[in-house]
Amino acid sequence: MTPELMEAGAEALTRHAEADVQKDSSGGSASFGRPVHGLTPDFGTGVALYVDDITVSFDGFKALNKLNLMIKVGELRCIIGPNGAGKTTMMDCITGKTRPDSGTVSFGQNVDLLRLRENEIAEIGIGRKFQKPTVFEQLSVFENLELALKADRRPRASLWHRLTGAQLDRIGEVMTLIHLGQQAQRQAGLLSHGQKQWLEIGMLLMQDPKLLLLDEPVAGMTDEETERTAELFLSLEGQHSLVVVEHDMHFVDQLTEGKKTVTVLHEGSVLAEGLLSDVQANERVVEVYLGR
Ligand SMILES: Nc1ncnc2c1ncn2[C@@H]1O[C@H](COP(=O)(O)OP(=O)(O)OP(=O)(O)O)[C@@H](O)[C@H]1O
Repeated sequence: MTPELMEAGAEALTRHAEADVQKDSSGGSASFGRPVHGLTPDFGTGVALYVDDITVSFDGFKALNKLNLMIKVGELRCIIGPNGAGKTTMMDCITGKTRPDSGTVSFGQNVDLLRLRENEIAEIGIGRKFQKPTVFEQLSVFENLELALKADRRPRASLWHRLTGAQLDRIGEVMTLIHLGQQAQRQAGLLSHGQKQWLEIGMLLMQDPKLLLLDEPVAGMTDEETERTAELFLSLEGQHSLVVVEHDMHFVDQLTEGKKTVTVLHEGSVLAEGLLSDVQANERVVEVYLGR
């Protein structure tokens, strides 16, 4: 992307910020970039996330039943399992949407996620992508990415906020990464389904999360888009930990490259964990999931 295009994007955003100020003079609320109780996650042991023995009951029904999961720093982990296995509930517990009845969830070795609110968990470095894309349809690709920057998003702050060279570079870098380098000024609402998904992933990346939770990211994508999404995730591996919930076994195969661990959930617990080829050969996994 050219500097002119970036400048045009920045100007367009300022216009939106001005409009926001006219609509909302209350000061609004900032959601990005604030310190979280002075806490900095300690990843010294090489572990990004510990889910330890969590149970979640809904009216006596155990959606999660003593679930354990450990994700290393920089790891790309695929989670599979039949409908109702507890995958969404597990993500809800990590992101603070649901509180487990028992067990612990830690980020690094020192941050107890169960003591933080949803927005604090996002701020401390855990990004979540839901299945449906949620981008600002009226704004351009550039503006969506700028809005997601770690900064004070109150309208007044937005109005006076000028992008630094480093921020412009980062937006350019992310646009290239998500294959939207040529679409900076395109209105997000006009993008294809796959492109919207990439844009939302780009918005998460602007906040530089340590851990990304991705729920069925390739559902509804074309084969080519799925292929490109696999390439994108593989390029993020190492710099971020990624937890990908997916039903598409071809995509899981692409992501795991025959060497990474896959976790199979069933009835709220881990049914099997290992290489995709091993879990595919596991009789119980075939019985409850793959054989259906
Ligand atoms: N708020 C709720 N109240 C009651 N039951 C719930 C609630 N949320 C989830 N459940 C139940 O908990 C179980 C686990 O649901 P969850 O959505 O976590 O599964 P999943 O593995 O994500 O399924 P899918 O692949 O269909 O998205 C299901 O039986 C579901 O009906």
